[in-house]
Amino acid sequence: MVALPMTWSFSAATPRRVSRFSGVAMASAGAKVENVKVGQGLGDLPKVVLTSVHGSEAELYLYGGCVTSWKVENKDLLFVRPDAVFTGQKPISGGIPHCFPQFGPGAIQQHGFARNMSWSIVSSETVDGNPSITLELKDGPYSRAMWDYSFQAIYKVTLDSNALSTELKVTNTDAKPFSFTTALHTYFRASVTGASVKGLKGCKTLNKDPDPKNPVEGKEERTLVTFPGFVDCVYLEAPTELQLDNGLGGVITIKNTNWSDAILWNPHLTMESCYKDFVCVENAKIGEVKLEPNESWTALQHLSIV
Ligand SMILES: O=P(O)(O)OC[C@H]1O[C@H](O)[C@H](O)[C@@H](O)[C@@H]1O
Repeated sequence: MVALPMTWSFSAATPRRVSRFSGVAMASAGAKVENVKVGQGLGDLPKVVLTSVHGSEAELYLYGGCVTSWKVENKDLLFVRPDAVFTGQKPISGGIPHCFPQFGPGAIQQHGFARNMSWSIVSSETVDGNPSITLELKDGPYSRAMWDYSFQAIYKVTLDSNALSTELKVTNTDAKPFSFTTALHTYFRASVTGASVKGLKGCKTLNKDPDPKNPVEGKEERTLVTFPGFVDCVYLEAPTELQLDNGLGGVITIKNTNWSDAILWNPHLTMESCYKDFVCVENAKIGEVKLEPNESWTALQHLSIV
């Protein structure tokens, strides 16, 4: 856990890099806009606010390395469930939680431990008024008790005028090989009755409904995949671009590099209070990634709205 000052911020119109976060308060010199601001969020958890000079904004918590908000023209395109807790004891249910080193179900806790460990800040920069922040997660006693490997995960989040990009790089820092599965469990704000996802036709599916441990194999035949009831389905070898119509007047393009699979999830009546307000479209790596010592795996996600 990083020792965090109450707030620190920095800003620049042209590239400016701040190297490894030292836990010492830093203030911007003569900045008009604070592009990257670290402060306290809900439950007093450390929160980073990214503000683009082009009007967009994003927020993320170091706990779980979880992006919880992405606003374009003051509309939040992400969704945080009303039952989300910000105690640092339970994963934040909403935004873009990490699933690592297991998507699940599997040997360790559902979706792994990266979403309930504190990430630290490595650096930040602003290019042409667009800020980015880079976080790091390393193994510790908590992760070792479940998954006895030394690893490093580097996660860069970049905000643009109409886009939010993430780059995840996992490195094996151990002396022995390891394997993992992973996902970005993105919750999009939506009207579930009007939402649809385009781009999945022809994909091989693993339907986790009704039994997540024994998914039923199939093939997606629909051009527009909708959410008429409970949905929990893995799409293998999904394309590098999907389009989500959020049913609220927005079409979000979800591009990726190296996230080979996708998952659609909506809990329907099992979460009666909120299921109508979001859909999850997750970029994932369902087949195991095996890394030898010193090897890395990198994947990019690019969300944009026109
Ligand atoms: O409630 P969570 O642990 O966040 O998981 C929520 C859901 O995430 C994914 O979409 C899985 O495919 C589901 O099987 C799971 O129920």
